[in-house]
Amino acid sequence: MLKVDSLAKHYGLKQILEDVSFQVEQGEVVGLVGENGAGKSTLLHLLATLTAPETGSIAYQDLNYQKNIREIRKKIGFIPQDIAIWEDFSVKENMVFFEQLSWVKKSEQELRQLCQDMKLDEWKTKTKSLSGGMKRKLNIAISLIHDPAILLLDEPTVGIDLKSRREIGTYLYNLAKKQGKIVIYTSHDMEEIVTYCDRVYCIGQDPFYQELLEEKGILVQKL
Ligand SMILES: Nc1ncnc2c1ncn2[C@@H]1O[C@H](COP(=O)(O)OP(=O)(O)OP(=O)(O)O)[C@@H](O)[C@H]1O
Repeated sequence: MLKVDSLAKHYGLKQILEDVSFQVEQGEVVGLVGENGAGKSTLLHLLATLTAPETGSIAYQDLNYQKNIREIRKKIGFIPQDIAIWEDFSVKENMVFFEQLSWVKKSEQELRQLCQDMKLDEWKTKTKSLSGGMKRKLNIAISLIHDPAILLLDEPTVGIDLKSRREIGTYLYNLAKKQGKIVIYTSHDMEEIVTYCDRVYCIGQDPFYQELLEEKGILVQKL
């Protein structure tokens, strides 16, 4: 279980998150929604150990984020909003490069399988000639090389076509349901949130998303 307790974060004088508490069980897919600038990425960055809260605590199972940061980092896969891959490398070269940085060793066949599981069949193609959807899939495949227990994704389906969006959504859902991973992701696509998320958290003051989802019968908790 991932347990977030009374988190607060501000930048300068601006309070972004205040008294944020929630828990996520293994195998759950959680959606984070809210207007631009509400603090969704900030919360993901806190969960990814990329920034620290002013107050509050985060723990995964018996590992505390402050005391066990090295162990925690091994459990986390993070996919940032901007695609982070080597454009001049092929899919294979990207996978091998990141595998070499990883503490988990994978064979070329295992790396290729990770891509194929995402319906990314290109292997020797230079990444710069891939579509946006395929680059996203590669970014997700890279984040899974070390078999993280918690997958954090910042708008993984933004700007890509419906087919790729569905493939990514289904893949993330299956990662949670079949492998017991915790999947937390942000999206502005409410159909997608309704389809794939077990639970939704709404960040920010604007009640728009909360009302929209509750109209569709989705229980939304405000953070
Ligand atoms: N490193 C930083 N320094 C100062 N302010 C920041 C920093 N990172 C984010 N902010 C500010 O914090 C607020 C929340 O930003 P954040 O990116 O978390 O929002 P978001 O909900 O993810 O937005 P979007 O939907 O546009 O991605 C914004 O006002 C942003 O400008």
